[in-house]
Amino acid sequence: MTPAPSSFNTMLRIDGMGVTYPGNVLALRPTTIEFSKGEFTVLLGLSGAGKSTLLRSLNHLVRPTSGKVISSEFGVLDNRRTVRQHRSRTAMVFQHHQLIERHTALQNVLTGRLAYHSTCRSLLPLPRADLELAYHCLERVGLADKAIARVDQLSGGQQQRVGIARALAQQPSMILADEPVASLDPATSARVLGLLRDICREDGITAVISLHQLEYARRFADRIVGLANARIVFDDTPAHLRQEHLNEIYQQEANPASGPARTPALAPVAITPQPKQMEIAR
Ligand SMILES: Nc1ncnc2c1ncn2[C@@H]1O[C@H](COP(=O)(O)OP(=O)(O)OP(=O)(O)O)[C@@H](O)[C@H]1O
Repeated sequence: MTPAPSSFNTMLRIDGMGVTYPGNVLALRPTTIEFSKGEFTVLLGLSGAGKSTLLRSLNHLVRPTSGKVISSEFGVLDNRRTVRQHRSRTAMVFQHHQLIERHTALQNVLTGRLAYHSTCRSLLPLPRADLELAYHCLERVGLADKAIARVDQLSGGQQQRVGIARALAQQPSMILADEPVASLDPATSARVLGLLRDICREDGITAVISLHQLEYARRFADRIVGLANARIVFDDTPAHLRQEHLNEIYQQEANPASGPARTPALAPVAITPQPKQMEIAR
């Protein structure tokens, strides 16, 4: 029998899941955690702490070596069918966009619809309803006027917004974003994260985002999960994050080669109004 997720609002439950890569690299110790519907969770931690591994195992892009992932929609991800169903409702946003640069923004967003069609059907032009949906997704990220622009002619921030529109075109219940603003300047990063957070809130999408910037985690997250040395060392709202938690998140196992780790100091967060979707700077 499929074990039911333990709370009504749970979207995804990770039960004793661990990941050890070939070569006996322990990337995630057995971990139990739940993600609730509509929650915007940021994973924080030093490089190598295990953020990407946790994030990517949530849709089995990285295969857990122990434990299980349980979707409230599809049950335990223990066979190809449930993994495929879960992936069709779980969109990914990547650091380097993973867009087809010679294609237009609209064509790229349309690829978000491919999961809904058979391989043969996807070789043909997609239905008009898909086209309208893709255009609407571009509108939501403020890029309707760039629909027929080639992606390699867009700025980094615009490309990432196309990446978000493509994720939305998948009509996901969950978005996983692996360092989505790592290659953007600070102002653009804040706009892109604000946009992503606002859309997830409006649509009730559960989001798990890995970030390096503490400031953005505190500003945008509903919940921060801090990782250090392949385990979760903090899991609470930003308001509960204290300097001692940061010391733990940014601790490093003794490694003379890497030198001392620098723990960020907990500065006050500037609470600024979030940009409205249609006011995003081009
Ligand atoms: N495919 C792989 N094969 C072997 N080891 C890996 C693989 N991917 C990651 N690792 C190792 O697993 C550990 C966790 O890596 P992971 O990428 O999850 O960390 P991270 O916190 O996301 O780091 P970053 O912030 O640099 O992306 C690291 O020691 C890393 O070297």
